[in-house]
Amino acid sequence: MALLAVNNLTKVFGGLSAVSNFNIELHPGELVGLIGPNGAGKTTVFNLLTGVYEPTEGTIQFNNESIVGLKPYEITQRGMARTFQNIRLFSNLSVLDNVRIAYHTHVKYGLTSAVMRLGNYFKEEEEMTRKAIEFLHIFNLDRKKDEIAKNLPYGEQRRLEIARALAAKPKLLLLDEPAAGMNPQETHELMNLIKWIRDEFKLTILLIEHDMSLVMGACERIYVLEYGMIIAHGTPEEIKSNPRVIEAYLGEEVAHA
Ligand SMILES: Nc1ncnc2c1ncn2[C@@H]1O[C@H](COP(=O)(O)OP(=O)(O)OP(=O)(O)O)[C@@H](O)[C@H]1O
Repeated sequence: MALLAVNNLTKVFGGLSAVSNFNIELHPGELVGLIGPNGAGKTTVFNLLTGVYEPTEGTIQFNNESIVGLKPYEITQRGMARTFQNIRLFSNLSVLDNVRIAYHTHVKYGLTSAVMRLGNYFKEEEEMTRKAIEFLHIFNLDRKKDEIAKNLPYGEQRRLEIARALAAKPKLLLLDEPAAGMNPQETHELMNLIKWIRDEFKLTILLIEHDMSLVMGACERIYVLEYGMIIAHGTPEEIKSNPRVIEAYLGEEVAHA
C-alpha cells in the first residue's frame, strides 16, 4: 500500500503550468529522488504536498487520507515534514531550541499545566530536552547545542534543519536540495546520513537534489521533471542512460556520476 499517492497533480500560476499532470507513488521505506532543470517545478511539487499551495487539479492521498485543502501544520501533524531550499531555521534561537520546538507538535501537557508550570509540564519539557540532545548527537551537533543557529557553518545549519524535521516524527520526509552549498566531502557524508536515517527511523524520503553523486548514490528510484511534467522515471541506471533525460538535463554530468 502506498504511503503517498499523487494523481494528476496540476498547479497553474496565472497562465503558467508550473506542475502538470504529476503522478507519483511512494511506498513505505523508499528513498526516491526528484530531479530536473531549474524552474522545472520541483519545489512547487513540495509546496503542493505540504499544503503551501492548493492544487489547481489532482489528488494527494497520504496514509490513505486526502490531504488536499489541509493547512501545512495539519499535514505536519499527519506525519509529513520537510526542509527548505533556503534554510529556514529560527536563526536567533539556540541549536537545542530549534529542535525542541519541533517536539511541541507532540507534547502532551495542556495549556493549564504550561501556565501553572505543573508537574507534567516539567516532566515533558525535560523529556523533550533529552530527546532533542539525542537527535543532535546523531547529527554530530550535540557539542554545539548552546550556539545560536545562525552562527553555525552552512553545512551544520543544513544538518540542523534535517534534525529539526525529524524531531517532528514524520513518516515522510521531504528534503529540498539538502546538499546545496556543501563541499564534496560534506555531500558524501550527508548521503550516508540520509540512508542511515531512512533505515534507523523507518522513514520514507523524497529528495530534490542537483548533486548527481548524491541522487545516484542514495536513491532507489528517480523521477525527472521538465516544464512541470514527468519525462522519465526509473532506477539510477535507467535514468543515467535515458536519452531524453540526457538531452533535457543531465548531459555529461550524469554520464560521469
Ligand atoms: N508562487 C508562484 N507564483 C508564480 N509562479 C511561480 C510561483 N512559484 C513557482 N512559480 C513558477 O513555477 C515554475 C517552477 O518553479 P519551481 O521553483 O517549482 O522550480 P524548481 O524545479 O524547484 O526550480 P529550482 O531547481 O530552480 O529550485 C517556475 O517557472 C516558477 O517561476
